[in-house]
Amino acid sequence: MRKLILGIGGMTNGGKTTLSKSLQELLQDSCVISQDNFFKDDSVVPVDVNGFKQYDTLDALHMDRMMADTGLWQEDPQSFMTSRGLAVKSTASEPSNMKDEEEVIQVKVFGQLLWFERPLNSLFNKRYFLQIPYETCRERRSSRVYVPPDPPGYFDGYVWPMYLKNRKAMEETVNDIVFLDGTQKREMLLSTVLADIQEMLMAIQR
Ligand SMILES: Nc1ncnc2c1ncn2[C@@H]1O[C@H](COP(=O)(O)OP(=O)(O)OP(=O)(O)O)[C@@H](O)[C@H]1O
Ligand SMILES: NC(=O)c1ccc[n+]([C@@H]2O[C@H](CO)[C@@H](O)[C@H]2O)c1
Repeated sequence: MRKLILGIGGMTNGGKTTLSKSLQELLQDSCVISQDNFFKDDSVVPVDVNGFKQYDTLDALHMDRMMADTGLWQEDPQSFMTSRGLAVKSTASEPSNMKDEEEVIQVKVFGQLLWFERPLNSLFNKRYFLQIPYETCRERRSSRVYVPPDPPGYFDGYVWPMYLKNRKAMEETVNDIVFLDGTQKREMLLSTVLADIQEMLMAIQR
């Protein structure tokens, strides 16, 4: 069985969810593990000196649980996907010696703070980072409603400074990041990543 694991990171509203969902829809036997599903309860997320909830740090996330899910997928992708109601190409009728050649199982893990959890970061075949300019980010974020919603001043007082801080740390510690321009058309981003996937699969086959 060939397995591919892509890390789709990027700034808030860079387009991680959109890209990951499109990939999942297009690629057979693929699934997505999203950091958004691992936020801690609001009651335990601390506030900073300005009274802003500190959602854009690893402390706000159950990274241990995210890592555990990724581990389950790695151990047995088919069981993992079946347990989450995702279709897996049936291989039951194939002779076991054919299975390994034909199956390709892919997972995309995405989130803003993906690169700082070392065991997780080391798993990726490819690491992407979707970036967009300040104005685009501010505009896109203003049209979103998070739970809880962003309070007034949150973008400039917390989200953007945290992005700059996290980005600096990422550049200092993580190698091999492929930067994607999140202002490109959705189809363009999708075809870039699909082409990379083709290339990686060829490399695994060789
Ligand atoms: N390539 C694109 N061009 C224009 N708009 C886009 C593009 N990709 C995503 N969007 C829009 O930007 C907004 C944010 O997209 P998305 O939810 O995918 O971002 P995200 O990186 O997952 O954000 P967050 O981390 O804050 O949850 C959505 O309104 C989405 O429709
Ligand atoms: N998913 C959540 O619980 C949650 C709550 C409050 C804010 N956020 C924001 O989501 C973005 C990542 O998707 C981050 O920038 C958080 O600020 C998420």
